Amino acid sequence: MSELNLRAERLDAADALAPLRSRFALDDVVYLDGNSLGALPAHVPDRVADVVRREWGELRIRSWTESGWWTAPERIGDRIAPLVGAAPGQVVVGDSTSVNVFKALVGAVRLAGDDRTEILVDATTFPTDGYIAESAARLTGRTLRALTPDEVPGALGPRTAAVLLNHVDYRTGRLHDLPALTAAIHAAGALAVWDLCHSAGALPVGLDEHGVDLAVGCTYKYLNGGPGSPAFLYVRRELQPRFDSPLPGWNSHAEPFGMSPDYAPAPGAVRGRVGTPDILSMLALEAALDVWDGVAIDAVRAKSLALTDFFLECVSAYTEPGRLEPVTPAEHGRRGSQVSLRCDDAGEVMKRLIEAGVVGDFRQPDVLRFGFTPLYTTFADAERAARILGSLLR
Ligand SMILES: Cc1ncc(COP(=O)(O)O)c(C=O)c1O
Ligand SMILES: Nc1c(O)cccc1C(=O)C[C@H](N)C(=O)O
Repeated sequence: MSELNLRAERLDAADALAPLRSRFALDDVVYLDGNSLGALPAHVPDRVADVVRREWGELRIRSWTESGWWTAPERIGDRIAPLVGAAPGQVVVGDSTSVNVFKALVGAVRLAGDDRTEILVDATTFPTDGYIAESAARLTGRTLRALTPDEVPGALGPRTAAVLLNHVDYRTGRLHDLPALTAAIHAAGALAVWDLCHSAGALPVGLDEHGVDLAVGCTYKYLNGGPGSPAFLYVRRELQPRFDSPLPGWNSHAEPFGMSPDYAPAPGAVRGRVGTPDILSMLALEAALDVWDGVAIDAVRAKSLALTDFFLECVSAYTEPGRLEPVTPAEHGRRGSQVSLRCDDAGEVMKRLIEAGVVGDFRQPDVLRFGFTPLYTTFADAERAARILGSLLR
């Protein structure tokens, strides 16, 4: 056994989160793609079967009240809230991330007022945010400027309405400075909208602590909610009474069953709802969140950094120098929960790696991406992935 093998064994033996892995349905594959689709928590299929057979099959329409279907979006929002540093009553679950980006960004522009005529968006963003921002700008009559998060402080001014940023860059894994950027945006009198897709469930976010205005995130990555599970929307409590949703569906009405032709928004997080919630996906997500019971996000972050440090060390030990170039910052304060490595023929290399039982993903144009989900990834996984990658590249 190599020294790195032994180290992995020791690290796993000392890992307080190691028992959590048994809460997931996993096999011998080294699964490093939880930043695209989180693994299945083992108890979720039974819960989904119960929702389908009993709640839908037997209780039918009664389940909207008796099984708590109607209030699921805000109830599940309150389960996610502590993981992103939000007090209860500010997070609601529903719709896709893209739809919530639209609600949050248009809502932010409306909150900013008519004299603020420009929206700033992260030029390196996951594409959907950029597309939605472009449409939001056209619809609200604002101009849109795309620039890197580093350029944001220098671009802020009295015309800035809102800034849409990613907490962790999906391609590079770089963690952006949410507290400092939010403070700079506020100093310019603008609103900060954060996309937390790659940080929710991976690291502490501190939404309330840092005064974030609005935020969105998906639940199918580090929150393991399942393919297409509904996203979440955070609207800071003080802004809720003035939050004017661009999608004011009947589920966000103060009295939805009043069936009034006039719209009157509900108070609180409910104002972020739109139409009938996707109950099957939503209740699968709710069950999936049980794996977080008793888990502190700080402990998850500590393990994430230890795993990614160890993986990087193994990669450099097992790979010929110059073959791979780490793209993810080495500095802990700037690293999310993934490691991205630039590599010639990255698409082909990832294909062969997956065939060899190590699942990461390839991102254009030349990035091998490995996501580390501390709830179920082991140090032995990290060592094995790096060893197989090194042997494929030789
Ligand atoms: C940063 C970011 N935003 C948004 C999305 C996706 O949005 P949606 O859930 O609407 O597909 C992803 C990944 O798919 C993402 O990585
Ligand atoms: N949402 C996804 C999907 O529906 C299919 C495949 C991948 C995804 C992803 O989440 C991709 C992911 N946001 C990324 O960072 O690349």
